[in-house]
Amino acid sequence: MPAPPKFLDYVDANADKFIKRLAEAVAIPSVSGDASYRKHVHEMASYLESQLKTLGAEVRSVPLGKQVLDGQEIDLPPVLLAQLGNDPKKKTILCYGHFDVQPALIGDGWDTEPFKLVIDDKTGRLIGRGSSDDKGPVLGWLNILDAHKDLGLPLPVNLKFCFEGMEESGSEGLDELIHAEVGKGKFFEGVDAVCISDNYWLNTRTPCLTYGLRGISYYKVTISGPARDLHSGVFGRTVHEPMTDLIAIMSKLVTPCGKILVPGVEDLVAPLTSEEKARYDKLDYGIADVEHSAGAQIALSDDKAAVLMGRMRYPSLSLHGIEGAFSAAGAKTVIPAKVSGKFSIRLVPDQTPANVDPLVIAYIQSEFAKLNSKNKLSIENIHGGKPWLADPNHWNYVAAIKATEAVYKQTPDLTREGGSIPVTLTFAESLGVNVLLLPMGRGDDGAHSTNEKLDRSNFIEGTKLLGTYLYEVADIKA
Ligand SMILES: C[C@H](N)C(=O)N[C@@H](Cc1c[nH]cn1)C(=O)O
Ligand SMILES: [Zn+2]
Ligand SMILES: [Zn+2]
Repeated sequence: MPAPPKFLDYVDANADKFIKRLAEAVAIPSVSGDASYRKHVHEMASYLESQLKTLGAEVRSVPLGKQVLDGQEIDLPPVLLAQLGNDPKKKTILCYGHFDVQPALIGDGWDTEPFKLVIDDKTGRLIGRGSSDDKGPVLGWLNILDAHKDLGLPLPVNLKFCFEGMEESGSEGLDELIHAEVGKGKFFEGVDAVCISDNYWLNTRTPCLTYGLRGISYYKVTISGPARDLHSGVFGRTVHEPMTDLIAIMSKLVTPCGKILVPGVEDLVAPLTSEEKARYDKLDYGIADVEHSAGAQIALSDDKAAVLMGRMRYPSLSLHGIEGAFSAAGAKTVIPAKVSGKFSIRLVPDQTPANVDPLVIAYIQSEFAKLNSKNKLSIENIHGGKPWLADPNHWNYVAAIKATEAVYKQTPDLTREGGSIPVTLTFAESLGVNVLLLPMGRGDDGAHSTNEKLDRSNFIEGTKLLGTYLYEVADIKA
């Protein structure tokens, strides 16, 4: 059943209202990774809860307990479990999204205030932290409820929503909640399939459906020695320096061309078949796309399939930062007393945190031992999640292909994403249903980066896409 024209017309006619709601959401700086912002993640949960209730959903805000962050014990944000419709004749679709965001400061290099949505009429861009990842897509679902409520249209399927506020920080507490809500009479009972809109097209022109995600293992390596920061003129070449040790270790993790140096880690990767290789060759993607998204001509290879496989089917190790290092302006001559290097490995089949973590820990310990340093080393695994692959021939994907063709008049690419959404695998395994990733934004949205944006057309057509997908799901023989 195609989406009714009056739904599609409503979305066009109410675009400004939807953008205003996105501006309200972006204005709440719901950064999950910084304890000082935690109250805003709670504020964002309350904002969404009240919007969902106004739009007719039954909502439960489920507390997840406490966590220790930056040395403080603080409340985890609640998970919102919401529901609309309970008609046994209709399919039930679970939609997941997250309302927390990555940190953003104007000083990071943003051209505008990150938590004020800027509507650039010339380019059609809606610029602000979380516009694409993931507030725009979450609000896409709300726009659909809004349209159906105002038009007095019944929804084509029963809807369940699971919105969390810790996705950017390891989804702490979510797996336990999901496991507790599976079973007879529990929230997730009756879910036929899952749809997640929380990634991006490969490029700026071709919509895609995504059937795979990399997993992640995130590490913090701390080296400490002196009782306090020291004067480098007084102590340089007289003591073991934590930063020197840390840089020595971090330089042994990955080559500038991306090869992971931790012994055994690359050996765990499932072999490439010629049939799989052919899939990458076919995708609508070029070196110009990666360079456009990165904003510079810095692709690791000129071979399109090699670049795509680097993102989709091989692991990567990225160095993220050093906590405790001198980073301000000026030329402070300090020897920092304690520094923590942060890096993560994006995992692919057959890697898991359980088989990769011991290799990483043993390697760092052995590299540290070679330094003959009297400093102290500690290694923490901050969070982890396994990679995920789905069956793209499932009816859930067939419905999404039809919806994409109806809205964009294009057949979508079938992609695997390099990022991680650990809950995807939890849903697939604990509910035993197919999970689909149906992205709203484009490959150049700059998620996690400065000047993150969502194109106005992607927000509006993306809302139509998610709505049309629900109609196609209702229609399809399961
Ligand atoms: C793909 C998704 N929108 C996303 O950005 N996920 C994050 C999840 C994460 C894991 N550790 C910290 N954040 C990502 O892939 O980085
Ligand atoms: Zn993200
Ligand atoms: Zn996201």
